[in-house]
Amino acid sequence: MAIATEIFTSTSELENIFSTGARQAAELGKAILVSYTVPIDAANPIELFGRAHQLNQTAFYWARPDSNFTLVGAGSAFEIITEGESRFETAAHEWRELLQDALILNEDDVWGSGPALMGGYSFDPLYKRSSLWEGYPDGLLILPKVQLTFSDNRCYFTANVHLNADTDTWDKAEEIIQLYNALVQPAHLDYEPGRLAFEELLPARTWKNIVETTAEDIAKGKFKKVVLARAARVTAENKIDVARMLCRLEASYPTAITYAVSRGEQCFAGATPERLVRLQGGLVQTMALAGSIARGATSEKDNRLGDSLMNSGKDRSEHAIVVGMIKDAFEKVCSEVNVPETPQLLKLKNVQHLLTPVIGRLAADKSILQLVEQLHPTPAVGGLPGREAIAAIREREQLDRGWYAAPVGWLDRRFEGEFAVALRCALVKGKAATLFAGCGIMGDSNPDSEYAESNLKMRVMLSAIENS
Ligand SMILES: C=C(O[C@H]1C=CC=C(C(=O)O)[C@@H]1O)C(=O)O
Repeated sequence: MAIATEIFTSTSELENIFSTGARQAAELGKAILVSYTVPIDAANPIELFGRAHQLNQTAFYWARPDSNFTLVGAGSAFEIITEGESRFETAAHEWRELLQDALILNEDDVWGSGPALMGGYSFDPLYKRSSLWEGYPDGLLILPKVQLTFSDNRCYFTANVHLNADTDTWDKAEEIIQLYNALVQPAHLDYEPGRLAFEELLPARTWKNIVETTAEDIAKGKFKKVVLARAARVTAENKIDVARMLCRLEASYPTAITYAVSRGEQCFAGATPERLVRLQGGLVQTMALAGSIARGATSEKDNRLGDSLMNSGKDRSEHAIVVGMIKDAFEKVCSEVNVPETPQLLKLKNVQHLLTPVIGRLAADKSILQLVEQLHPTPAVGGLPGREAIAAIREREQLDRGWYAAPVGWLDRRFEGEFAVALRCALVKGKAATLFAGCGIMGDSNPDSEYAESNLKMRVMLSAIENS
């Protein structure tokens, strides 16, 4: 896709709309949201995001290459930062307030265009936060200043501003145009990352011991399943090119959701196969994804591995636990729930998983944030029983998961949208990146196999960085 260089709208056109908003704000005696959407010529979404990151702008990237949908947000017109266990409810309340009396101009109103909140949540709001995840609070939803929606080969630009009667509307309009003009400049660095040094955050032996004792506790009946994660730090010789890393992820994982959230010098990014929930037109879609095995070098070996995953008692029970939890959660809020009896194989570049898609029709008026709250953490990233498994992770794992394995996504003004589970990810800062991966531990788990499985999962980001 070519980079759009032409200005899609003039400062005076934007200023006109903003001053209508400012007059409305004066009448109401409060600040309001003004959002304006127009179709534009094609732009390159990864370049836009990469450039926003280079400019140290808060930015968001979300793409499903196989479904031709990409969302990019840059700058923040408004941020909803929430803490603790009420973080989803508080965010929904703030969004509702912001939308009240908003001036929204969006003629075509296609999915993902118009004002949208974009961001994510931490895995466990009760875990003591470390400096690693600075800038990524328990809950962060951004209403970007500049938002681009790419849907079915059409491209829409949305400008969002929060203004009051005293706002200099000309300045605001210029700020948006200048930001857009800065974003359409090329984002690639002119050097490669060079050799990567790899370092475990916790020695492999220690992690395997934790897996072993947890598996023993599961075998004794203390838990049914606990997902344990580990992290590793890679350091390159040169700065990691985030735009090239995203290109690489999309090319290698077209069926996954490629996502990124940039905060200052840091960028949290990944390509996850796991949708947490999508809500569109009252239809709710999610999936159970748990149970993993490597890919084979030949199609014969690959099929043999796939068959052994389908027939593995350990993996099928690990998977069934996730299906059960999702089904229970859906039955509470949906009138119709469809859950296939047998999982299917999801074949990714270097790993295959057991997958069960789950679909339901919402019975009552619910926001996607309520669904996210209900589903997170699924036993695919936490365990069962949920509360006990999370407590075990908190005590045993010795890892600040931050936003790893947590909800990342976006929602629109109807409270519909999509969230994924932030897996196969890394937190990048300059030359360094911290990679995260976890495995579902059952009573018969083997620590060496789980360690190897987590390496396969880390490979996603490792090769995206290596080849960036
Ligand atoms: C926790 C992760 O994967 C989950 C999703 C798919 C398969 C999984 C497994 O087989 O253990 C995990 O539950 C991760 O990628 O870090």
